[in-house]
Amino acid sequence: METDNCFSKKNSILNFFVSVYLRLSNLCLSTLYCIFAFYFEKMIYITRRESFNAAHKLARPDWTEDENTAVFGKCANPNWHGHNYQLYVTVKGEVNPETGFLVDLKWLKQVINTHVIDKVDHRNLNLDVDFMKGKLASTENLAIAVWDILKPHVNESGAELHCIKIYETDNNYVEYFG
Ligand SMILES: Nc1nc2c(c(=O)[nH]1)N=C([C@H](O)[C@H](O)COP(=O)(O)OP(=O)(O)OP(=O)(O)O)CN2
Repeated sequence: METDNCFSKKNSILNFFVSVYLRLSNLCLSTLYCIFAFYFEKMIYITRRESFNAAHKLARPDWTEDENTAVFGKCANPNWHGHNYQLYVTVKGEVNPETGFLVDLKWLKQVINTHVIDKVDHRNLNLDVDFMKGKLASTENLAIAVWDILKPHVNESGAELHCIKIYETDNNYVEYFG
């Protein structure tokens, strides 16, 4: 009985050291990977800015006008108001040594214009924009929707979408990192 006890004690000490060893070696591998990535991968971020103006209101259709005004204030005015929005699209990845580009900014401009700007510019976000249907037309929801639209196109280019930043006014902006 005593030998059994002694054996299981030794076993659990051995298990302890094996698990510590495994954790440490995992840590070493991830540290090595980070050092490798830091020295050899040169991650670069580039941004394209586009502008559009659009009308909207912040109001839930299932709330009364008074309820909407209580929460959203003048932004809930029934007859809409407009903003000059600024959209910043940032993509990241590595520079192609042949071209010196991460992606061609002219290509990025075209993708943003085709899939976003043409759909929102001089429109009503609540009424005219398919990807905002059924959503509250806040800057947060707009940024998330723009991310969802652009992400697959950016991925196709081999780059990665990093950030969608939208200024609704000079003082108010939203950033979304997916
Ligand atoms: N979390 C959010 N809050 C608000 C949003 C939004 O999208 N997300 N939007 C609005 C209004 O639509 C609008 O942006 C606010 O206008 P305003 O208060 O006039 O903001 P300004 O920067 O133009 O005015 P200041 O004078 O700088 O306050 C409200 N909230």
